[in-house]
Amino acid sequence: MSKDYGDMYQYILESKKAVRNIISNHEEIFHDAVEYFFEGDYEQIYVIGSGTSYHSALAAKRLMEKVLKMKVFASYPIVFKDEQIFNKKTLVMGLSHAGMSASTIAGLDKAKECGFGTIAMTAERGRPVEHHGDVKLYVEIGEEKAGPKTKGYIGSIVTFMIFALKVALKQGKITQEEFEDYLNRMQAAADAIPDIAEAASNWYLKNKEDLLKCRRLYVIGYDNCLADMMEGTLKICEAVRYSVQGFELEEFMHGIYHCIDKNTYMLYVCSKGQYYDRILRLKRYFEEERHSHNFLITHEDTNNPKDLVFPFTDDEEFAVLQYIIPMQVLARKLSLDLGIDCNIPSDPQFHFKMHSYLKEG
Ligand SMILES: N[C@@H]1[C@@H](O)[C@H](O)[C@@H](COP(=O)(O)O)O[C@@H]1O
Repeated sequence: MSKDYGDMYQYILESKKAVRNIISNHEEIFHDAVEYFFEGDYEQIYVIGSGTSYHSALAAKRLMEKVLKMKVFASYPIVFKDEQIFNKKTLVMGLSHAGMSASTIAGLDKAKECGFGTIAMTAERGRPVEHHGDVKLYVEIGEEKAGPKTKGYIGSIVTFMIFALKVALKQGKITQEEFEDYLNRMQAAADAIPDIAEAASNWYLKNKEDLLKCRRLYVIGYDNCLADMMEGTLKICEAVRYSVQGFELEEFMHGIYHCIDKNTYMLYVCSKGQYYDRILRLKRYFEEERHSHNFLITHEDTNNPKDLVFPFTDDEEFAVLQYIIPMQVLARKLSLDLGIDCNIPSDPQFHFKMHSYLKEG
């Protein structure tokens, strides 16, 4: 009998419930990790993970730094492992969603060797990564069997954020009132996920014929939603299985523009904020001078069916829980119409062949 991988679209919708669950049960979920934090003396945090886990760390970093008033580095585990100079007062949070990534485990082991604090994080109980931290912190999202993680991305972001909020509250860096306000805003942002998914599905249907011809896609983003741009790029790439590249807006200007032509597809993640007008300027340039296929994800009505328009939140801190959703939906819908079941990895044995997953740890 073939393995059941569930359905990615269903998992996208379940993100709302997952966030509500983590918020409602925060006392229990974070108890051990928060207690552990106060047994140490830290001046900085490294959050390490690969793929979606890395992107969720990047998405949470800003809020973590803000409330903890402490430097937080989001890093690939292998880059962390190979770095030479560290502050001795470092806490390392290693996240592997499936709990088997050899790189995250190697990063946590290096942290232990250096005498740093270690928190092992996973969404799957009983997996090898659990044995490589001094304490465990679970991403409590329930089941997610599909290969490309969606609920896991959202659940991991809020897990990192709530951990930082709880530590900051206990340290007196934020008040109880502020803590609750953060949680309320987080929940409000996540509650909109099913509506965004519906809007994205309608947008996809309107543009399906054009999108189906795409074989080269660039995703552009910036600032508070940079992590969403990176995660969206990975998600679409994992699902449609052709070349999808993502760039930070300003970096994109430095060379990449040379390869944009009328056969190129461009997806612009236009989150509110300081670079909004600049991304529209770039879109206009490509529209007028290169005649590429351009699609905006935006809050502002453009009267253009190519654009996905939704009243995304004004909350810059939690917008990152919303702007990813259209790309998750696009990944799933487009891959289905391309005849790919992206729930199932193209080679379920790949990580074992490459030794990038450990079965035992
Ligand atoms: N294709 C998957 C990615 O989608 C995933 O994000 C990454 C990290 O996985 P984990 O968080 O389980 O360590 O591994 C795989 O390569």
